[in-house]
Amino acid sequence: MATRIRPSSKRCAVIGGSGFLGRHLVEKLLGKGYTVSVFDIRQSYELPGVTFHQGDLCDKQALLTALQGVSLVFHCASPAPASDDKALFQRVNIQGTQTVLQECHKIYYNKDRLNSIKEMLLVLTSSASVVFEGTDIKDGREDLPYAKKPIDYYTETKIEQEKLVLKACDKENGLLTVAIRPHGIFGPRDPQLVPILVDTARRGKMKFIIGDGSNLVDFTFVDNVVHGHILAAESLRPESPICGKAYHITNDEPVRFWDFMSDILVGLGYAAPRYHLPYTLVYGLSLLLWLLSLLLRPLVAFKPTFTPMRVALAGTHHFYSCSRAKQDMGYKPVVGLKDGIRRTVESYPHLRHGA
Ligand SMILES: NC(=O)C1=CN([C@@H]2O[C@H](COP(=O)(O)OP(=O)(O)OC[C@H]3O[C@@H](n4cnc5c(N)ncnc54)[C@H](OP(=O)(O)O)[C@@H]3O)[C@@H](O)[C@H]2O)C=CC1
Ligand SMILES: CC(C)=CCC[C@@H](C)[C@H]1CC[C@H]2C3=C(CC[C@]12C)[C@@]1(C)CCC(=O)C[C@@H]1CC3
Repeated sequence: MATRIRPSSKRCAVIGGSGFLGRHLVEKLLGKGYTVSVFDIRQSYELPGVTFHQGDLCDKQALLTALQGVSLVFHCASPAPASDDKALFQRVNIQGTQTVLQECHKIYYNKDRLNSIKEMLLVLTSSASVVFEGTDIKDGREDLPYAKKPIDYYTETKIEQEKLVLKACDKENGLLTVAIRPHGIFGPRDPQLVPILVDTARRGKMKFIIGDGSNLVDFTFVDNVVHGHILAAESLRPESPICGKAYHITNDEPVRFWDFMSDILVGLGYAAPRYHLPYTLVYGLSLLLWLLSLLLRPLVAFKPTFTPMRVALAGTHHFYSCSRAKQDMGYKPVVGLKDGIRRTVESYPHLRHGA
């Protein structure tokens, strides 16, 4: 029989703790004196103070073992948006999240209540994209309705996931939940934004600006996202206004999408995009390509660079207000955008032009 571990307010679990955001979160938690149980499908590093539990989110028993002795859970596991695999997103983001909620309940209602846990706290990493339908959002607040026609399976299942977690918040039954909605996370070790950008540049496809280039977007340095998660966890009490609510966490410095891309590219020694293409033309083409890839999927597998979601992200305004987080949990970004870009560029020497 597994040994029971007594819970402590400085013990927590990070589901998805091997990933980009998860690992930054784990490192910050360790620095704040927490011990951390990481649950992930893969183990990508070792650190003192961290116990790894390798397993699939949908495996109840494996998850329960990882959550033993823990009364604070961060859930930031998800398949990468680029996978575009409907069944995988449904299984991990929806079924997997249901499993997390069930196991949190189980820990709380542990028969002999040996754990004497006052409350189980669950902080979900959602996404600001849950309200994004491919059209402009300027200073969007959390009361915007969920996207009625989500632009991809990732967004569709992130919406369901967030709804499940917020609905499960139940002060009487000791489960307190909150959802953090970051947008455009970037920083050292990010496997998506900078690598995709550099790969596109190396293939000579970063010459064009989609639209007139004036669209404002939130890019959020990873430390600020981590800060938002920890503030939420430490504010989560039955009497707190944050219970059962969603919070935008951004750098609070909207920037032109194409200026941000150019700063990263130029910082790494590549040319900035210069020529303009009409947004509707590129979006239409991306839709055609996506349909074609669906039709041909049984015969050939090809992944278009220009997916409708990517084109929409690159050509529309999408920036969000984080005044709710400022008001309810005293959130303020800890790293400015310029500094974040510099630290990010410096962390990718291997992706520099000519390296
Ligand atoms: N990056 C961004 O810009 C944004 C991210 N988010 C959200 O933040 C969270 C973290 O994202 P990010 O750090 O970028 O993503 P990563 O892919 O780097 O991290 C997610 C981690 O979860 C793991 N994982 C995937 N499936 C399972 C599973 N079935 N069981 C256990 N672990 C699993 C992944 O493993 P593997 O790599 O092997 O799949 C990976 O280690 C996600 O929920 C994402 O939706 C929200 C807004 C913006
Ligand atoms: C703000 C936000 C939600 C960013 C998300 C990160 C990624 C979705 C972007 C990171 C690199 C971007 C990128 C493009 C689209 C959006 C990203 C994948 C393009 C494919 C857009 C069209 C181009 O001209 C090339 C771009 C390469 C980089």
